[in-house]
This record gives sequence, C-alpha cells and structure tokens, in this order.
Amino acid sequence: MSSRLDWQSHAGQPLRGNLRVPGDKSVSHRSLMLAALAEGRSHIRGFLEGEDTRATAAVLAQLGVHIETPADGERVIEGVGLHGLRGTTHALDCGNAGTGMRLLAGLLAGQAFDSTLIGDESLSKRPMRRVTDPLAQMGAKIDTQDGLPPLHVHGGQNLHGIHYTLPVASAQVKSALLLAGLYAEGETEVIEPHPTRDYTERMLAAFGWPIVFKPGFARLSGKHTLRATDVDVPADFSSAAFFMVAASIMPGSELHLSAVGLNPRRTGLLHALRLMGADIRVENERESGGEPVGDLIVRHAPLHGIELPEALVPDMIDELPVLFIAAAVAKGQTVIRGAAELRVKESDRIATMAAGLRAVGAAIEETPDGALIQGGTLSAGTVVSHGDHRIAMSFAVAGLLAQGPIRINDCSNVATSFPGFFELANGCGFTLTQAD
Ligand SMILES: O=C(O)C1=C[C@@H](OP(=O)(O)O)[C@@H](O)[C@H](O)C1
Ligand SMILES: C=C(OP(=O)(O)O)C(=O)O
Repeated sequence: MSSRLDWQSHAGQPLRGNLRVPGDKSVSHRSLMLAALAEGRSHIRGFLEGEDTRATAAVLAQLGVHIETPADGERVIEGVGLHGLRGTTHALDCGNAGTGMRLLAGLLAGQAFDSTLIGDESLSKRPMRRVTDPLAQMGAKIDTQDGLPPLHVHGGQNLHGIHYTLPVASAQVKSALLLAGLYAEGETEVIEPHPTRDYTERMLAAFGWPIVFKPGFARLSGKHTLRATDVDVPADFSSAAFFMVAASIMPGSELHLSAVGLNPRRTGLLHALRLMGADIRVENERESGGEPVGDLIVRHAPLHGIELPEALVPDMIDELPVLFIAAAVAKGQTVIRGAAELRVKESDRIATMAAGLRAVGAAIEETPDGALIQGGTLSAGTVVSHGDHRIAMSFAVAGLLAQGPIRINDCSNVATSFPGFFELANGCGFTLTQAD
C-alpha cells in the first residue's frame, strides 16, 4: 500500500519532447496470466511496472508460477500448463486492480483448489456480480460479500460453456468468461452489444488456443493447450491520453508519443479530440506483437465543445476523466452521455470529476450517465482524487492552464497504472511539485 502523496500542478511551459509512455496495463495483465497457463517459457517485453500488474504477477507467483525479472519492463515466465497452478491458503491480493481481480476470478473458477481474492479499499467497493453471476451459470461457485470482494472461489467445480450476452460493455467480464471457458466442457460464447477491447481474444490466438472472434463476438471451447509465446507490450494509449490532451490545450506545444497501442477499441479519445478540433497526426503505423501501434504527433489547437457520440464511450472508457478537462477549457459546451460505467471505477468518476472541476471554478452539471460541461477558465483550487489515478493525472493536466496552482490530494495510486508520470510530465513542460 502506497503512502499518502499530494501534488500541486502549476502553470506550465509549452510542451515539447519525444516521449514513450509505459506499457499497456490490459495487455500486461493478460500476458502474465496466459504465459502462466502455457506450456513452456514466455518472454514479455514492454511490461508495465505498475502496482496493478505487479499485483497480478505476485498472485501468480503465490500460485506456484516461476516469474523472473531480467530487466525493468521484462518478465520471463515458466508456464505451468493449464492444470499446473498450486493452491494456497493465503489470500491473493489484487491491490487496486479491477482487471486483475475479475480476470483471475474466471481463471481460478476452473482450478481444483479454493482461493480467496482480496483488494484495497477502492477495489473492495467495486461490483463483482457482473462476473460471479455468469460464472455461476458456467457451474462456478464463488462467494462474495453482497456482491463485493473478497471473492472466495471454490475449486473442483465442473464448468460448462454458456452463450452469454453482456448486459454492460465490459472487457473484464468478457475476459473472465473466456478464461473460465478454457476449463469448461463445450463452447463458451460471449456476445457484446458494444464491442470492447479484444486483447484476451487476440492473445489466446497468439498462444495457440483455437478461438473465433470479431468485434462484439467471441467463441472458444475448452480443454486445448496454450503454447508459450513472446509478447511485445505496446505503450498504453490510456497513459498517452494525458499528454494528448495536455499538448492539445497548451499553446505552443508539440509532443511526439512513440509506439502507442492503437487497438481500435481503445482510440475513442483520438476521435473525440479530433471532433473538438485537435491537431493529432498518426505516423509510422505498424504492427507489433499482433497489435496495431503508431507514433502520435500532437500540436496545440483551439478546442471547441461537442456532443460526444455515445458509440465512442466504450472505446475511451478510461480516458473520459481527461476528456472532462479538455471540455472544461474548450470553447462552448460538451455533452457526455451513456457513461454510467464511470460510476463503478476506482472512484465514481462522474462525481469525482464534477466535484474537482467545480473546486477549480468550472461549470459542470452532473447527470446520471455523464455530464454537461461549459468550457471556460480554470482557477486555483484543491481537488480530492479519492485515490483514483486517472483523476489525479487529469487534474495535473488541468493545472497547466489554471490561473493558479491546483492542489491534488492523494496521488500515490498514479503508480498503479503510470509509474514515472510525475518525472515524464515535468520533463516535457509541466510544473508538478510535491505538496507538503
Ligand atoms: O479489460 C481490461 O483490461 C479493462 C477493461 C475496462 O474495464 P471494464 O471491463 O470494467 O469496462 C477498463 O476500464 C480497465 O481499465 C481495463
Ligand atoms: C478502471 C481501471 O482499471 P481497473 O478496472 O483494472 O481497476 C483504470 O485503469 O482506469
């Protein structure tokens, strides 16, 4: 658990530089899990050294997987095979990571042994029935505390495949079912009304598991074998997002962001910012480790408010907090709808952003599934992040343009997804300081 840390974000310089943000969190979690269950040795490069992904690595190590760290951002994993994990009576601590806990719930549902998954204060408040209900339909037995963690996963259950239509757009739920499906008799099919990130599907295919998938659909059957493979993790679009908004709003800026993952289910913010008038070019598009990547060149441009197309929301679910900042300094009004899922993230991100923006003088009206934001000038103020990494980094961006410093309480969880943000930001023109 990290200690309490507050930041102040002051007026910045025009942002300049060539940055590579850390590895993708979603891909890093999945690469650990699939490599652990594979036959043979996998080498992961570009691994996110964040607290969330390290927590997943520690859980797998507790389950008997040998994981080496030859260098920062690298892991070498000796796969134990589909049935080679060893049970432990110790609780498995997922830290702050919803992804870790929900995917592991699916993976552990198929084991011969019992396990208990726990998390930090924020994770302990996040809804788990979205995974435990469909897993129960597959024959899993998982006890919760009224739908919240800890999760006690009973081993030795015979799982069977189901055909399941997701009630909410969630790659975590889809992935939990597919991971349980590896252990199930028959076919597991997941249908998504709104397609979500397909890293689990792509990576299962790369590890040699037969799977059929297209946007909004995935189907696999159980009892095949995963074969070790090397994984190159792209830079995390969600981390790049803070710099995309920062360079867009800060006059005189030009930032180059290299090798950013551009999976189409992640790039909603790019489209939204362009609709607002942003000047973002994608260059050198290529494939790396089965994922599209590219370099982004972001120049300052005057932004105007938009009605955010609802169809973009699932493709930018983690980027909405920083879009709120872009909207708060844009010309005119921005309307965000269809984003109720934000209320069940590390904090209630609609409420937390609305309170934070009001604290720095912005005009924002909260709605059940979004917000109406009137662009204008931001003032000095103090913002409570509720220990939510994306809120903390979003207000660090806001401080660039505010008329006085913005104090951001409780920034230690930035290390869950973006270790080194503070230094990288200060290196390209931010003025972030640690507050007493
Ligand atoms: O599958 C994943 O890696 C993730 C899915 C999203 O969550 P939901 O599945 O709850 O939408 C996202 O918010 C999270 O940061 C990572
Ligand atoms: C919601 C997030 O992550 P998780 O669900 O894994 O905690 C996030 O990183 O913004």
